[in-house]
Amino acid sequence: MKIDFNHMLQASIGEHGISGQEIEVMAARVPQVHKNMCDKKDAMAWRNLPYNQSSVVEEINKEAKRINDHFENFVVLGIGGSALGSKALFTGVKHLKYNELSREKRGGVRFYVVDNVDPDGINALFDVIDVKKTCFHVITKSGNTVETMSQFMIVLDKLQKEMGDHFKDNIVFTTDKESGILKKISNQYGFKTFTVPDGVGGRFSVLCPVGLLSAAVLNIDINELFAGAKEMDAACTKESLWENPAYMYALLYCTAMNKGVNISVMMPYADGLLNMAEWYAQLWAESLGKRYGNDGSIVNKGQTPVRALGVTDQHSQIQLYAEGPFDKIISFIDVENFHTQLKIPQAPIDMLDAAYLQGQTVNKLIASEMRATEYAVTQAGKMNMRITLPEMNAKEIGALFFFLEMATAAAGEFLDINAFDQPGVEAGKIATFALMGREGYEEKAAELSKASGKDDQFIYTV
Ligand SMILES: O=P(O)(O)OC[C@H]1O[C@](O)(CO)[C@@H](O)[C@@H]1O
Repeated sequence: MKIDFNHMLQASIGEHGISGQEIEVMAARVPQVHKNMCDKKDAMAWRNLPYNQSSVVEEINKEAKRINDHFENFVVLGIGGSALGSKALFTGVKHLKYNELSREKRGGVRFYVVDNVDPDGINALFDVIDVKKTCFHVITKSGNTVETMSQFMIVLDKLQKEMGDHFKDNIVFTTDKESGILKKISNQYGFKTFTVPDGVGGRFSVLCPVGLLSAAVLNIDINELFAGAKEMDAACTKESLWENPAYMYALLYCTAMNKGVNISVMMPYADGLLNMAEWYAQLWAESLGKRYGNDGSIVNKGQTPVRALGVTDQHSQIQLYAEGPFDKIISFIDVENFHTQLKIPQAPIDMLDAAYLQGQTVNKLIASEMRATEYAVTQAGKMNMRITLPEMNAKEIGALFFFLEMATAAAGEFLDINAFDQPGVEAGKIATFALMGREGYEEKAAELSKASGKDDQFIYTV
Protein backbone atom coordinates (compact mmCIF):
# COMPACT_ATOMS: atom_id res chain seq x y z
CA MET A 1 0.00 0.00 0.00
CA LYS A 2 1.26 3.46 -0.82
CA ILE A 3 0.33 6.49 1.28
CA ASP A 4 1.24 9.76 -0.41
CA PHE A 5 1.00 13.03 1.53
CA ASN A 6 2.60 15.35 -1.03
CA HIS A 7 -0.49 17.35 -1.79
CA MET A 8 -0.97 18.27 1.85
CA LEU A 9 2.09 20.49 1.67
CA GLN A 10 2.68 24.12 0.78
CA ALA A 11 5.44 22.98 -1.53
CA SER A 12 2.79 21.28 -3.66
CA ILE A 13 -0.44 23.23 -3.27
CA GLY A 14 0.72 26.67 -2.20
CA GLU A 15 -0.34 28.90 0.67
CA HIS A 16 -3.17 26.71 1.96
CA GLY A 17 -0.89 23.73 2.45
CA ILE A 18 1.17 22.81 5.48
CA SER A 19 4.64 24.33 5.69
CA GLY A 20 7.89 22.62 6.62
CA GLN A 21 8.00 24.80 9.70
CA GLU A 22 4.53 23.70 10.80
CA ILE A 23 5.61 20.10 10.45
CA GLU A 24 8.72 20.80 12.52
CA VAL A 25 6.67 22.37 15.32
CA MET A 26 4.26 19.42 15.49
CA ALA A 27 7.07 16.91 15.05
CA ALA A 28 8.52 18.07 18.35
CA ARG A 29 5.49 16.42 19.95
CA VAL A 30 6.02 13.03 18.33
CA PRO A 31 8.12 11.53 21.16
CA GLN A 32 5.31 12.28 23.65
CA VAL A 33 2.66 11.01 21.23
CA HIS A 34 4.68 7.83 20.78
CA LYS A 35 5.14 7.36 24.52
CA ASN A 36 1.40 7.77 25.12
CA MET A 37 0.60 5.32 22.32
CA CYS A 38 2.93 2.77 23.97
CA ASP A 39 1.65 3.44 27.49
CA LYS A 40 -2.07 3.17 26.74
CA LYS A 41 -2.07 -0.59 26.75
CA ASP A 42 -5.55 -0.94 28.23
CA ALA A 43 -7.38 1.51 25.99
CA MET A 44 -5.48 0.25 22.98
CA ALA A 45 -5.80 -3.50 23.47
CA TRP A 46 -7.10 -3.60 19.87
CA ARG A 47 -3.47 -3.27 18.77
CA ASN A 48 -2.91 -6.87 19.92
CA LEU A 49 -5.80 -8.37 17.97
CA PRO A 50 -3.73 -9.53 14.97
CA TYR A 51 -1.46 -11.45 17.39
CA ASN A 52 -3.46 -12.89 20.27
CA GLN A 53 -6.53 -14.61 18.86
CA SER A 54 -5.40 -17.94 17.45
CA SER A 55 -7.73 -20.05 19.59
CA VAL A 56 -10.65 -17.66 19.05
CA VAL A 57 -10.05 -17.78 15.30
CA GLU A 58 -10.17 -21.57 15.39
CA GLU A 59 -13.53 -21.38 17.15
CA ILE A 60 -14.77 -18.71 14.71
CA ASN A 61 -13.79 -20.81 11.69
CA LYS A 62 -15.59 -23.80 13.21
CA GLU A 63 -18.69 -21.72 13.82
CA ALA A 64 -18.54 -20.28 10.29
CA LYS A 65 -18.42 -23.80 8.87
CA ARG A 66 -21.46 -24.78 10.91
CA ILE A 67 -23.28 -21.69 9.64
CA ASN A 68 -22.35 -22.31 6.01
CA ASP A 69 -23.27 -26.01 6.32
CA HIS A 70 -26.68 -25.42 7.84
CA PHE A 71 -28.05 -22.09 6.67
CA GLU A 72 -28.89 -20.07 3.58
CA ASN A 73 -28.42 -16.60 5.09
CA PHE A 74 -26.26 -14.89 7.68
CA VAL A 75 -27.52 -11.62 9.15
CA VAL A 76 -25.54 -9.27 11.36
CA LEU A 77 -27.68 -7.35 13.84
CA GLY A 78 -25.78 -4.40 15.32
CA ILE A 79 -25.05 -0.73 14.89
CA GLY A 80 -22.03 1.58 14.67
CA GLY A 81 -18.82 -0.26 15.43
CA SER A 82 -20.77 -3.49 15.73
CA ALA A 83 -21.84 -3.35 12.08
CA LEU A 84 -19.70 -1.00 9.98
CA GLY A 85 -16.58 -3.17 10.01
CA SER A 86 -18.51 -6.16 8.67
CA LYS A 87 -19.98 -4.00 5.91
CA ALA A 88 -16.56 -2.64 4.95
CA LEU A 89 -15.11 -6.15 4.88
CA PHE A 90 -17.98 -7.54 2.85
CA THR A 91 -17.87 -5.08 -0.01
CA GLY A 92 -14.14 -4.43 0.34
CA VAL A 93 -13.27 -8.00 -0.51
CA LYS A 94 -16.23 -9.86 -1.97
CA HIS A 95 -18.15 -9.75 -5.23
CA LEU A 96 -20.30 -6.61 -5.42
CA LYS A 97 -23.45 -8.58 -6.24
CA TYR A 98 -22.56 -11.39 -3.86
CA ASN A 99 -26.05 -12.18 -2.65
CA GLU A 100 -27.39 -12.42 -6.18
CA LEU A 101 -24.78 -15.01 -7.20
CA SER A 102 -25.68 -18.69 -7.11
CA ARG A 103 -24.80 -20.57 -3.94
CA GLU A 104 -22.18 -22.46 -5.89
CA LYS A 105 -20.47 -19.25 -7.02
CA ARG A 106 -20.72 -17.68 -3.57
CA GLY A 107 -19.43 -20.74 -1.78
CA GLY A 108 -21.52 -19.92 1.27
CA VAL A 109 -24.53 -18.23 2.78
CA ARG A 110 -26.01 -14.90 1.65
CA PHE A 111 -24.82 -12.01 3.80
CA TYR A 112 -26.82 -9.09 5.24
CA VAL A 113 -26.23 -6.40 7.83
CA VAL A 114 -29.15 -4.75 9.62
CA ASP A 115 -27.81 -1.59 11.27
CA ASN A 116 -30.89 0.55 11.57
CA VAL A 117 -34.38 0.45 13.02
CA ASP A 118 -36.16 1.60 9.90
CA PRO A 119 -39.30 -0.61 9.88
CA ASP A 120 -39.31 -0.75 6.08
CA GLY A 121 -35.66 -1.77 6.02
CA ILE A 122 -36.14 -4.58 8.53
CA ASN A 123 -39.38 -5.82 6.99
CA ALA A 124 -37.79 -5.75 3.54
CA LEU A 125 -35.21 -8.23 4.76
CA PHE A 126 -37.90 -10.56 6.11
CA ASP A 127 -39.48 -10.46 2.67
CA VAL A 128 -36.39 -12.04 1.12
CA ILE A 129 -35.13 -14.46 3.76
CA ASP A 130 -36.55 -17.53 5.39
CA VAL A 131 -35.79 -17.00 9.08
CA LYS A 132 -35.66 -20.77 9.68
CA LYS A 133 -32.76 -20.95 7.26
CA THR A 134 -31.00 -17.89 8.64
CA CYS A 135 -28.33 -17.47 11.28
CA PHE A 136 -28.43 -14.12 13.10
CA HIS A 137 -25.25 -12.71 14.65
CA VAL A 138 -26.32 -10.30 17.38
CA ILE A 139 -23.44 -7.94 18.15
CA THR A 140 -23.37 -5.38 20.91
CA LYS A 141 -20.33 -4.67 23.03
CA SER A 142 -22.33 -2.94 25.74
CA GLY A 143 -25.02 -5.59 25.48
CA ASN A 144 -27.69 -2.94 25.94
CA THR A 145 -27.97 -0.99 22.71
CA VAL A 146 -31.62 -0.20 22.11
CA GLU A 147 -31.53 -0.64 18.32
CA THR A 148 -29.78 -4.00 18.47
CA MET A 149 -31.96 -5.31 21.28
CA SER A 150 -35.11 -4.34 19.35
CA GLN A 151 -33.84 -6.06 16.21
CA PHE A 152 -33.03 -9.15 18.27
CA MET A 153 -36.49 -9.23 19.87
CA ILE A 154 -38.18 -8.96 16.48
CA VAL A 155 -36.05 -11.82 15.17
CA LEU A 156 -36.71 -13.96 18.26
CA ASP A 157 -40.44 -13.55 17.81
CA LYS A 158 -40.24 -14.53 14.12
CA LEU A 159 -38.08 -17.54 14.91
CA GLN A 160 -40.33 -18.67 17.73
CA LYS A 161 -43.41 -18.43 15.51
CA GLU A 162 -41.73 -20.48 12.79
CA MET A 163 -39.75 -22.97 14.84
CA GLY A 164 -41.29 -23.20 18.30
CA ASP A 165 -38.49 -23.42 20.84
CA HIS A 166 -35.91 -24.86 18.45
CA PHE A 167 -34.24 -21.64 17.40
CA LYS A 168 -31.10 -21.66 19.52
CA ASP A 169 -28.85 -22.75 16.65
CA ASN A 170 -30.05 -19.77 14.58
CA ILE A 171 -28.50 -17.26 16.95
CA VAL A 172 -24.93 -16.29 17.83
CA PHE A 173 -23.97 -13.46 20.17
CA THR A 174 -20.89 -11.28 20.42
CA THR A 175 -20.78 -9.10 23.49
CA ASP A 176 -18.77 -8.10 26.56
CA LYS A 177 -17.41 -10.89 28.71
CA GLU A 178 -19.52 -9.97 31.73
CA SER A 179 -21.63 -6.82 31.49
CA GLY A 180 -24.85 -6.03 29.66
CA ILE A 181 -28.25 -7.54 29.05
CA LEU A 182 -27.10 -9.73 26.16
CA LYS A 183 -24.49 -11.42 28.35
CA LYS A 184 -27.16 -12.15 30.97
CA ILE A 185 -29.41 -13.66 28.29
CA SER A 186 -26.49 -15.68 27.02
CA ASN A 187 -25.79 -17.04 30.50
CA GLN A 188 -29.43 -17.86 31.06
CA TYR A 189 -30.23 -19.50 27.73
CA GLY A 190 -26.84 -20.74 26.56
CA PHE A 191 -26.64 -19.12 23.12
CA LYS A 192 -23.30 -19.54 21.37
CA THR A 193 -21.39 -16.43 22.44
CA PHE A 194 -18.15 -14.76 21.40
CA THR A 195 -16.50 -12.04 23.45
CA VAL A 196 -15.35 -8.52 22.62
CA PRO A 197 -11.99 -8.42 24.41
CA ASP A 198 -11.39 -5.77 27.09
CA GLY A 199 -9.89 -2.55 25.75
CA VAL A 200 -11.40 -3.03 22.30
CA GLY A 201 -13.90 -0.22 21.72
CA GLY A 202 -16.71 -0.76 19.21
CA ARG A 203 -15.14 1.31 16.46
CA PHE A 204 -11.81 -0.48 16.91
CA SER A 205 -13.34 -3.96 17.01
CA VAL A 206 -13.44 -5.14 13.40
CA LEU A 207 -10.48 -7.48 13.89
CA CYS A 208 -12.07 -9.33 16.83
CA PRO A 209 -15.14 -11.65 16.66
CA VAL A 210 -17.28 -8.58 15.86
CA GLY A 211 -15.93 -8.58 12.30
CA LEU A 212 -14.12 -11.89 12.15
CA LEU A 213 -17.20 -14.11 12.21
CA SER A 214 -18.51 -12.20 9.19
CA ALA A 215 -15.11 -12.64 7.54
CA ALA A 216 -15.05 -16.38 8.18
CA VAL A 217 -18.64 -16.88 7.02
CA LEU A 218 -17.70 -15.03 3.82
CA ASN A 219 -14.61 -17.24 3.39
CA ILE A 220 -12.33 -14.22 3.83
CA ASP A 221 -9.01 -15.52 5.12
CA ILE A 222 -8.59 -14.17 8.65
CA ASN A 223 -4.87 -14.90 8.62
CA GLU A 224 -4.52 -12.67 5.55
CA LEU A 225 -6.42 -9.88 7.32
CA PHE A 226 -4.03 -10.26 10.23
CA ALA A 227 -0.99 -10.43 7.93
CA GLY A 228 -1.94 -7.04 6.46
CA ALA A 229 -2.59 -5.57 9.90
CA LYS A 230 0.74 -6.89 11.17
CA GLU A 231 2.66 -5.41 8.25
CA MET A 232 1.00 -2.07 8.90
CA ASP A 233 1.67 -2.42 12.61
CA ALA A 234 5.38 -2.90 11.93
CA ALA A 235 5.44 0.53 10.24
CA CYS A 236 3.03 2.27 12.58
CA THR A 237 4.83 1.35 15.80
CA LYS A 238 8.00 3.11 14.70
CA GLU A 239 8.86 6.22 16.66
CA SER A 240 10.25 8.15 13.69
CA LEU A 241 7.73 10.35 11.96
CA TRP A 242 9.53 9.75 8.69
CA GLU A 243 9.02 6.00 8.91
CA ASN A 244 5.57 5.95 10.48
CA PRO A 245 2.71 6.81 8.07
CA ALA A 246 0.10 6.84 10.86
CA TYR A 247 2.00 9.52 12.75
CA MET A 248 2.42 11.57 9.57
CA TYR A 249 -1.30 11.25 8.77
CA ALA A 250 -2.20 12.31 12.32
CA LEU A 251 0.32 15.15 12.34
CA LEU A 252 -0.82 16.61 9.03
CA TYR A 253 -4.54 16.25 9.74
CA CYS A 254 -4.19 17.74 13.23
CA THR A 255 -2.06 20.62 11.95
CA ALA A 256 -4.77 21.27 9.38
CA MET A 257 -7.51 21.01 12.05
CA ASN A 258 -5.70 23.52 14.21
CA LYS A 259 -5.86 25.90 11.24
CA GLY A 260 -9.63 25.44 10.92
CA VAL A 261 -9.71 22.72 8.26
CA ASN A 262 -12.64 20.93 9.80
CA ILE A 263 -13.80 18.46 7.16
CA SER A 264 -12.20 15.16 6.20
CA VAL A 265 -13.50 13.73 2.93
CA MET A 266 -12.70 10.11 2.20
CA MET A 267 -13.19 9.44 -1.48
CA PRO A 268 -12.43 5.91 -2.64
CA TYR A 269 -12.41 5.20 -6.35
CA ALA A 270 -14.00 1.78 -5.97
CA ASP A 271 -17.63 0.94 -5.20
CA GLY A 272 -16.49 -1.72 -2.75
CA LEU A 273 -14.64 0.79 -0.60
CA LEU A 274 -17.51 3.19 0.06
CA ASN A 275 -18.32 1.16 3.17
CA MET A 276 -14.70 1.65 4.27
CA ALA A 277 -15.39 5.38 4.17
CA GLU A 278 -18.53 4.75 6.28
CA TRP A 279 -16.47 2.81 8.81
CA TYR A 280 -13.81 5.55 8.87
CA ALA A 281 -16.50 8.18 9.40
CA GLN A 282 -17.45 6.64 12.74
CA LEU A 283 -13.84 6.04 13.72
CA TRP A 284 -12.73 9.61 12.99
CA ALA A 285 -15.88 11.38 14.24
CA GLU A 286 -16.51 9.47 17.45
CA SER A 287 -12.84 9.28 18.40
CA LEU A 288 -11.87 12.90 17.82
CA GLY A 289 -15.08 14.87 18.28
CA LYS A 290 -14.63 15.91 21.92
CA ARG A 291 -15.72 18.80 24.09
CA TYR A 292 -13.03 18.34 26.71
CA GLY A 293 -9.26 18.02 26.43
CA ASN A 294 -7.29 15.65 28.63
CA ASP A 295 -6.68 18.50 31.09
CA GLY A 296 -10.43 19.08 31.52
CA SER A 297 -10.56 22.33 29.57
CA ILE A 298 -13.21 22.89 26.91
CA VAL A 299 -11.59 22.37 23.49
CA ASN A 300 -14.41 21.30 21.11
CA LYS A 301 -12.08 19.34 18.86
CA GLY A 302 -12.91 17.17 15.89
CA GLN A 303 -13.21 17.10 12.14
CA THR A 304 -16.36 16.20 10.23
CA PRO A 305 -15.94 13.11 8.07
CA VAL A 306 -17.63 13.06 4.68
CA ARG A 307 -18.01 9.98 2.50
CA ALA A 308 -17.70 10.48 -1.21
CA LEU A 309 -17.39 8.02 -4.06
CA GLY A 310 -15.16 8.38 -7.08
CA VAL A 311 -16.06 8.86 -9.83
CA THR A 312 -19.76 9.23 -9.00
CA ASP A 313 -19.30 12.24 -6.74
CA GLN A 314 -17.10 14.03 -9.22
CA HIS A 315 -20.41 14.94 -10.79
CA SER A 316 -21.96 16.18 -7.57
CA GLN A 317 -19.37 17.40 -5.06
CA ILE A 318 -16.11 18.18 -6.85
CA GLN A 319 -17.27 21.64 -7.87
CA LEU A 320 -17.42 22.47 -4.16
CA TYR A 321 -14.14 20.77 -3.36
CA ALA A 322 -12.30 22.61 -6.12
CA GLU A 323 -13.78 26.07 -5.76
CA GLY A 324 -15.34 26.21 -2.31
CA PRO A 325 -13.71 27.10 0.98
CA PHE A 326 -10.33 25.78 2.10
CA ASP A 327 -11.96 23.81 4.89
CA LYS A 328 -11.36 20.21 3.93
CA ILE A 329 -8.83 17.49 3.22
CA ILE A 330 -9.70 14.93 0.57
CA SER A 331 -8.18 11.50 1.01
CA PHE A 332 -8.42 9.65 -2.27
CA ILE A 333 -8.22 5.89 -2.21
CA ASP A 334 -7.41 4.18 -5.45
CA VAL A 335 -6.95 0.56 -6.46
CA GLU A 336 -4.20 -0.49 -8.84
CA ASN A 337 -5.68 -3.83 -9.86
CA PHE A 338 -9.42 -4.40 -9.70
CA HIS A 339 -10.78 -7.97 -9.52
CA THR A 340 -11.81 -7.69 -13.18
CA GLN A 341 -10.92 -5.85 -16.38
CA LEU A 342 -13.58 -4.24 -18.52
CA LYS A 343 -12.89 -3.18 -22.06
CA ILE A 344 -14.85 -0.49 -23.87
CA PRO A 345 -15.54 -2.32 -27.11
CA GLN A 346 -15.60 -1.16 -30.68
CA ALA A 347 -19.11 0.24 -31.20
CA PRO A 348 -21.35 -1.02 -34.03
CA ILE A 349 -22.29 2.59 -34.83
CA ASP A 350 -20.25 5.74 -35.42
CA MET A 351 -19.50 7.11 -31.95
CA LEU A 352 -18.38 10.47 -33.33
CA ASP A 353 -16.18 12.33 -30.84
CA ALA A 354 -16.58 9.56 -28.25
CA ALA A 355 -14.78 7.12 -30.57
CA TYR A 356 -11.45 7.61 -28.76
CA LEU A 357 -12.83 5.50 -25.90
CA GLN A 358 -13.09 2.39 -28.10
CA GLY A 359 -10.56 -0.29 -27.23
CA GLN A 360 -9.63 1.30 -23.90
CA THR A 361 -10.61 -0.10 -20.52
CA VAL A 362 -12.91 1.17 -17.81
CA ASN A 363 -10.02 0.35 -15.49
CA LYS A 364 -7.94 3.00 -17.24
CA LEU A 365 -10.87 5.41 -17.21
CA ILE A 366 -11.43 5.23 -13.44
CA ALA A 367 -7.68 5.52 -12.78
CA SER A 368 -7.42 8.49 -15.13
CA GLU A 369 -10.41 10.21 -13.55
CA MET A 370 -8.86 9.83 -10.12
CA ARG A 371 -5.59 11.32 -11.32
CA ALA A 372 -7.44 14.09 -13.13
CA THR A 373 -9.48 15.00 -10.05
CA GLU A 374 -6.41 14.87 -7.83
CA TYR A 375 -4.71 17.21 -10.30
CA ALA A 376 -7.67 19.58 -10.41
CA VAL A 377 -8.02 19.96 -6.64
CA THR A 378 -4.25 20.26 -6.28
CA GLN A 379 -4.21 23.03 -8.88
CA ALA A 380 -7.00 24.69 -6.90
CA GLY A 381 -4.74 24.63 -3.84
CA LYS A 382 -6.87 22.19 -1.87
CA MET A 383 -5.28 19.75 0.60
CA ASN A 384 -5.48 16.16 -0.55
CA MET A 385 -3.66 12.88 -0.12
CA ARG A 386 -3.79 9.47 -1.71
CA ILE A 387 -3.84 5.90 -0.42
CA THR A 388 -3.17 3.35 -3.15
CA LEU A 389 -4.13 -0.28 -2.65
CA PRO A 390 -2.46 -2.74 -5.02
CA GLU A 391 -5.62 -4.87 -4.80
CA MET A 392 -8.81 -5.18 -2.78
CA ASN A 393 -8.03 -8.34 -0.87
CA ALA A 394 -8.05 -9.45 2.76
CA LYS A 395 -4.44 -8.45 3.35
CA GLU A 396 -4.79 -4.92 1.98
CA ILE A 397 -8.11 -4.36 3.74
CA GLY A 398 -6.63 -5.61 7.04
CA ALA A 399 -3.72 -3.20 6.56
CA LEU A 400 -6.05 -0.29 5.77
CA PHE A 401 -8.20 -0.91 8.86
CA PHE A 402 -5.11 -1.01 11.04
CA PHE A 403 -3.56 2.07 9.44
CA LEU A 404 -6.65 4.19 9.99
CA GLU A 405 -7.03 2.95 13.57
CA MET A 406 -3.42 3.83 14.37
CA ALA A 407 -3.71 7.21 12.65
CA THR A 408 -6.88 8.00 14.62
CA ALA A 409 -5.33 7.00 17.93
CA ALA A 410 -2.25 9.11 17.16
CA ALA A 411 -4.47 12.05 16.19
CA GLY A 412 -6.12 11.76 19.62
CA GLU A 413 -2.68 12.17 21.18
CA PHE A 414 -1.75 15.15 19.01
CA LEU A 415 -5.06 16.80 19.90
CA ASP A 416 -4.62 15.86 23.56
CA ILE A 417 -8.10 14.38 23.86
CA ASN A 418 -9.38 10.92 24.80
CA ALA A 419 -9.92 9.12 21.49
CA PHE A 420 -11.46 6.07 23.17
CA ASP A 421 -14.65 7.32 24.79
CA GLN A 422 -17.89 8.77 23.39
CA PRO A 423 -19.63 10.74 26.14
CA GLY A 424 -21.49 12.84 23.57
CA VAL A 425 -23.74 9.98 22.49
CA GLU A 426 -25.06 9.40 26.00
CA ALA A 427 -27.56 12.30 26.10
CA GLY A 428 -29.38 10.95 23.04
CA LYS A 429 -29.37 7.38 24.39
CA ILE A 430 -30.86 8.49 27.70
CA ALA A 431 -33.54 10.56 25.97
CA THR A 432 -34.44 7.53 23.83
CA PHE A 433 -34.79 5.32 26.90
CA ALA A 434 -37.06 7.96 28.43
CA LEU A 435 -39.20 8.32 25.30
CA MET A 436 -39.52 4.53 25.04
CA GLY A 437 -40.66 4.26 28.68
CA ARG A 438 -37.69 2.45 30.20
CA GLU A 439 -37.89 2.12 33.98
CA GLY A 440 -35.66 4.55 35.84
CA TYR A 441 -35.94 7.29 33.20
CA GLU A 442 -39.26 8.80 34.33
CA GLU A 443 -37.76 12.15 35.27
CA LYS A 444 -36.16 12.57 31.85
CA ALA A 445 -39.46 11.52 30.23
CA ALA A 446 -41.27 14.26 32.16
CA GLU A 447 -38.67 16.81 31.09
CA LEU A 448 -39.04 15.73 27.44
CA SER A 449 -42.83 15.85 27.51
CA LYS A 450 -42.84 19.50 28.59
CA ALA A 451 -43.41 22.16 25.92
CA SER A 452 -40.71 21.91 23.25
CA GLY A 453 -39.88 25.61 23.46
CA LYS A 454 -40.32 25.88 19.72
CA ASP A 455 -41.75 29.02 18.12
CA ASP A 456 -44.68 28.10 15.81
CA GLN A 457 -43.75 31.03 13.56
CA PHE A 458 -40.78 29.07 12.35
CA ILE A 459 -42.73 25.90 11.63
CA TYR A 460 -44.28 25.66 8.16
CA THR A 461 -46.93 23.03 7.59
CA VAL A 462 -47.73 22.85 3.91
O1 LIG B 1 -21.68 -2.34 20.35
P1 LIG B 1 -22.69 -1.51 21.07
O2 LIG B 1 -22.42 -1.42 22.53
O3 LIG B 1 -24.07 -1.96 20.78
O4 LIG B 1 -22.55 -0.02 20.55
C1 LIG B 1 -22.84 0.34 19.24
C2 LIG B 1 -22.27 1.70 18.98
O5 LIG B 1 -22.88 2.64 19.85
C3 LIG B 1 -21.89 3.56 20.35
O6 LIG B 1 -21.64 3.23 21.66
C4 LIG B 1 -22.38 4.94 20.33
O7 LIG B 1 -22.80 5.34 19.09
C5 LIG B 1 -20.68 3.29 19.47
O8 LIG B 1 -19.49 3.67 20.08
C6 LIG B 1 -20.79 1.84 19.23
O9 LIG B 1 -20.01 1.38 18.16
